[in-house]
Amino acid sequence: MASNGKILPLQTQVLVVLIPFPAQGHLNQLLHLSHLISSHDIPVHYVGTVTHIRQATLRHQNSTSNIHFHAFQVPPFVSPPPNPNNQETDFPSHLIPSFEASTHLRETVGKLLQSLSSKAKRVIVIHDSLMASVAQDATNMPNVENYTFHSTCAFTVFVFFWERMGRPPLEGFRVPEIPVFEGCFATQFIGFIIAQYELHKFNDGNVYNTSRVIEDPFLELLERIGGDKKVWALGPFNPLSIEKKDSIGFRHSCMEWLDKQEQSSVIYISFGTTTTLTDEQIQEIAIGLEQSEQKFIWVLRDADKGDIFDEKEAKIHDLLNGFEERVKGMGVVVRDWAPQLEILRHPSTGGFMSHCGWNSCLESITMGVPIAAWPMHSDQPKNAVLITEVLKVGLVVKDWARRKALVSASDVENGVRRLMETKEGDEMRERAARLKNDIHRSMEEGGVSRIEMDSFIAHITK
Ligand SMILES: O=c1ccn([C@@H]2O[C@H](COP(=O)(O)OP(=O)(O)O[C@H]3OC[C@@H](O)[C@H](O)[C@H]3O)[C@@H](O)[C@H]2O)c(=O)[nH]1
Ligand SMILES: C[C@@H](CO)CCNc1ncnc2nc[nH]c12
Repeated sequence: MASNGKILPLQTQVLVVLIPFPAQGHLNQLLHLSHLISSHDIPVHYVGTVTHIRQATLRHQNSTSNIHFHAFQVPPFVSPPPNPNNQETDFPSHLIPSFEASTHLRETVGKLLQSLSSKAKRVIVIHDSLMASVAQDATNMPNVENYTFHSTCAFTVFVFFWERMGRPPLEGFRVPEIPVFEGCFATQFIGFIIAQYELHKFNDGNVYNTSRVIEDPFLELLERIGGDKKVWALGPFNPLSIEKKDSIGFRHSCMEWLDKQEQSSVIYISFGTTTTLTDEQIQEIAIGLEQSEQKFIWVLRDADKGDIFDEKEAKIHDLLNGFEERVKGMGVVVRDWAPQLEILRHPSTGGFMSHCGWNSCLESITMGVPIAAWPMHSDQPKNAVLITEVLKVGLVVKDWARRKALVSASDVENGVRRLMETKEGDEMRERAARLKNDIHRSMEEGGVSRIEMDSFIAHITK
């Protein structure tokens, strides 16, 4: 393998092994990180189940030829369709069998680490915070270091720990009002999370996909409560510039439409890959968008299944009363995989109605687009507070206190209008643009994000 153009004997090499959690918003983050690490001439190994490796690579924009993929078999798992009518929570409980199946990766990953570490100077494992049990055998291997990757923001992780500590006062610091924990997760999944977090105490440090420019105070608070463990803010992982076409020359048709729209005139609506709306809620959004009289791109799909290649029972939602015909010219409904980064980066896009998945938040911030926040589950209610109250680059469409209520067409209309055609919305767009510039600058030579990544690379290759 080459390093600085020289061929190194294996025993002097440092290798990195990434262990993602098997859901899209986690798979893609560690795939982006693979490229960043690999650009430092460090060999990168990316591990997962057969179906999730296929998923991660299929939906990825860049070439992955420089990454060593390890697609391992796990026992078969059921892959039911999502249930939008769950009374307890909007958490995607239908994915739990795939999460549990992935815990069986422990044995094959253990063997891979044994084999790689016997030939390398050192192996650096970076595992998703929810895959600590799969990575746990790394702790006992002499030349293996084990880092935990948190797939959400520092604010949300800090608040999670701070609440568990009984909310102690923080000198010189005011924590905003925090949304209640109820409704964030399926009860059935909480034991899984606790078991994974228990294992973090054995790790060698924590990695975040965020930047000091965005969240410095919360990264410092995490450092304060984390003892001597190092906190690495290595983000944003998502690329800041993208090719107009993918590697096979395909450009999504919604981009051609976007090209023809005025600057900052289009609102992009998407709720990520883990949300399923009821038919009733879908109709309210349709009416609200139409009444708002704003240009839009709306991604309308159900949550992924545990195995996205199992297309049985996949649902295509009908929009009633000829909606799509009526809004022709005004909006586009996308039902396949949308090029989200490209859409957010496009100058015609001026706002994002989002569930506040961390990828979506970060992608929006790095592209300078403010958010109309509609959190659904997991970390999203807290992420929405960071966006709306701390960074002030977004407004609330759905308040977590009213999480069980339908969001009416007029709430949708008002949220869209406030973001797209008021002074308040313009001010958010200006703040988002400033934050974008600060982030981009921090990643250039001498910037804080660049320095932090270089320092991590120096730390693992020391
Ligand atoms: O059509 C689509 C849908 C989604 N995407 C991409 O898929 C990703 C979705 O990730 P999000 O974090 O926004 O939302 P998800 O709910 O899918 O994921 C989740 O995983 C990681 C967590 O920390 C999030 O908070 C969580 O909710 C984004 O990178 C988005 O750009 C597309 O590119 N096209
Ligand atoms: C359906 C997915 C959504 O991410 C699993 C639950 N997600 C999560 N669960 C616990 N901690 C997290 N930190 C970030 N995401 C987290």
